[in-house]
Amino acid sequence: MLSEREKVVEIRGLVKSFGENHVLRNVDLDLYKGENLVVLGKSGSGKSVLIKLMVGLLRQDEGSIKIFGIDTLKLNLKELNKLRLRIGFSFQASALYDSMTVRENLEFPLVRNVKNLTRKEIDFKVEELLDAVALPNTINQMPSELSGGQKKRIGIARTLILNPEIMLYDEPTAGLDPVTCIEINNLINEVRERYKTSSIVITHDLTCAKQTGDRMAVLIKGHFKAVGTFEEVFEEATDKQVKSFYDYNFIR
Ligand SMILES: Nc1ncnc2c1ncn2[C@@H]1O[C@H](COP(=O)(O)OP(=O)(O)OP(=O)(O)O)[C@@H](O)[C@H]1O
Repeated sequence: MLSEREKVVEIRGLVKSFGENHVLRNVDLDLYKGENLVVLGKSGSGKSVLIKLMVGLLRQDEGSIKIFGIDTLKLNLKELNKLRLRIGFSFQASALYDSMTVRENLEFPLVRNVKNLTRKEIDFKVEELLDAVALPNTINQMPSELSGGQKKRIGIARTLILNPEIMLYDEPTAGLDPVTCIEINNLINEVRERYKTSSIVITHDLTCAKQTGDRMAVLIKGHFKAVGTFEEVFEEATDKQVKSFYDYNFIR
């Protein structure tokens, strides 16, 4: 039962406004250890703001965010940076450095954050991660030589290189063709199995949601309107806004 499992994230009564723009009005959300939780919502609904609040890039007006039981508001910058290392953020645009090879892109966070690694240890880790994303032959390539789907995979590998316990995927399938989308969805599920991560997947893509999510949470007008399995939230939806989100977005 989910309710008996350990919570890695616990958000209560979260409120965030920018002037008169009341983005998050009263958000409660739990992420359980080992689950993939999908956060859905239309453009501008506050999904990125929620993630930025979680990693301390923005400060909430009210409410609390506990990550691994730690209240993020109580942390100083040094403690926050330490906590951030336990959270991997896979950006929408992959965010690879164009002037670096795949190897250098992967090494970068490792060398920056883990002291005294030997060349052999770095090589081992880079090769392990390229193997995990099924792209071992790209090691000496430049990002400009990779397809959109390959860039996403390398971006995910780079995020995983610091062994995060929580993965945040921001629109992992945006801009990809349907077959590549399915490959990325499979990779998200493989990452969970292999690295025992707990993940939040932010998406508009209902196919991605269905394939990767144990639970869905639909953000509408500053609240989570529905939280549950795909079937509970969408196929049995009674709420008008949730139903219309489903009707407009689902690719049949
Ligand atoms: N730093 C900021 N200052 C002012 N307003 C902001 C800031 N960050 C976000 N917003 C506003 O908060 C709202 C939610 O933005 P957010 O980026 O979270 O949407 P989103 O759900 O992630 O959208 P998308 O799916 O298009 O990425 C928007 O109205 C946006 O203009």
